[in-house]
Amino acid sequence: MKQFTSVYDVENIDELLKTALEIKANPFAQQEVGKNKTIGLIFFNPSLRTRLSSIKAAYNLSANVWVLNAGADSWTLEMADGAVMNGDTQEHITEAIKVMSAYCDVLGVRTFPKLVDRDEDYNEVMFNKVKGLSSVPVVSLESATLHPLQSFADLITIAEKSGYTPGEKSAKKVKVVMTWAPHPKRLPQAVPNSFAQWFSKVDWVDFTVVQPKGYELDAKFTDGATIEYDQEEALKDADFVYAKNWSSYENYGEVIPQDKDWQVTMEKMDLTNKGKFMHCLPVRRNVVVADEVLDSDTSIVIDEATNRIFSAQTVFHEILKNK
Ligand SMILES: CCC[C@H](NC(C)=O)C(=O)O
Ligand SMILES: NC(=O)OP(=O)(O)O
Repeated sequence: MKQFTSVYDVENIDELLKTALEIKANPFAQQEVGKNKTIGLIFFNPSLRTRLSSIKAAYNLSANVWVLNAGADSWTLEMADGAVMNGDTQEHITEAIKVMSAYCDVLGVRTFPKLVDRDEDYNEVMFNKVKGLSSVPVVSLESATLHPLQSFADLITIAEKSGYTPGEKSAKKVKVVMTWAPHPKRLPQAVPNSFAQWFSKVDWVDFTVVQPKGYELDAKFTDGATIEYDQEEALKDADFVYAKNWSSYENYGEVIPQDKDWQVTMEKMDLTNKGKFMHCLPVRRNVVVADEVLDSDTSIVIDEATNRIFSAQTVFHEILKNK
């Protein structure tokens, strides 16, 4: 593996899933791969799970790890090429990334979208600038439009909980429904784009996206998914319900008021096939999902968050094993 920025960097999803399940079963068996190696993590935006699971994954491989909160721990960075830096910015992103990539063997980067200029975000201007400046392989810790480490962890979780074994033909497809849910802020489309990109490609899953009109995701990510607008209808017989808020792609970055309540409640989960509730976290309780769901064994969000260790550890392993 040369980099991990999207599902397209994965040669064979089933093979990678098999490796992840093997690593999870024996998490300290690959320490040769991480020995004397360093994983660098740069965050341009906040994080709990991605930060801590990536550190834990590095430790499991006996790799060293450093973390930098860009702009907070570092000098104030100038992003614009050609800038005359006689203002408040003290260091250009060019030197900063070149230096940081000299201090590690793999570079993880988180760059959220601004949600103002759709072209800028969907061309991944910031993430690709960093990737272009790095002298080592880059791993996405969530970019403007994708979150592959989260999606890979979601795949591991659904495989485990549904009893899917990589390489084996499954008798019945697993029904996975990603549902839009409300949120007081306007959030990126990265998590749902990435989830849709991965699960539209997995042949043992029957994948549906349900959202209000005006919240359709970019079709390049949902190609192959069933698109629905009636949440109750879509949830019927679901085995897994993946809830997430996202702002409008069409009316970029906007929050469109809804007359129906899209919050996931136990009443809605009762429409499913004893379905399990998933969310990448952080989650707004009693806005996105009711306490009664999160606090019941219907929810597997902690198992899902735990699998972030093994999605990261597998990706770092696959990149470092060739170095
Ligand atoms: C993992 C999720 C990160 C981010 N969530 C928030 C609250 O900004 C998002 O929705 O992309
Ligand atoms: N799910 C996830 O990536 O969480 P953080 O934003 O806390 O890293």
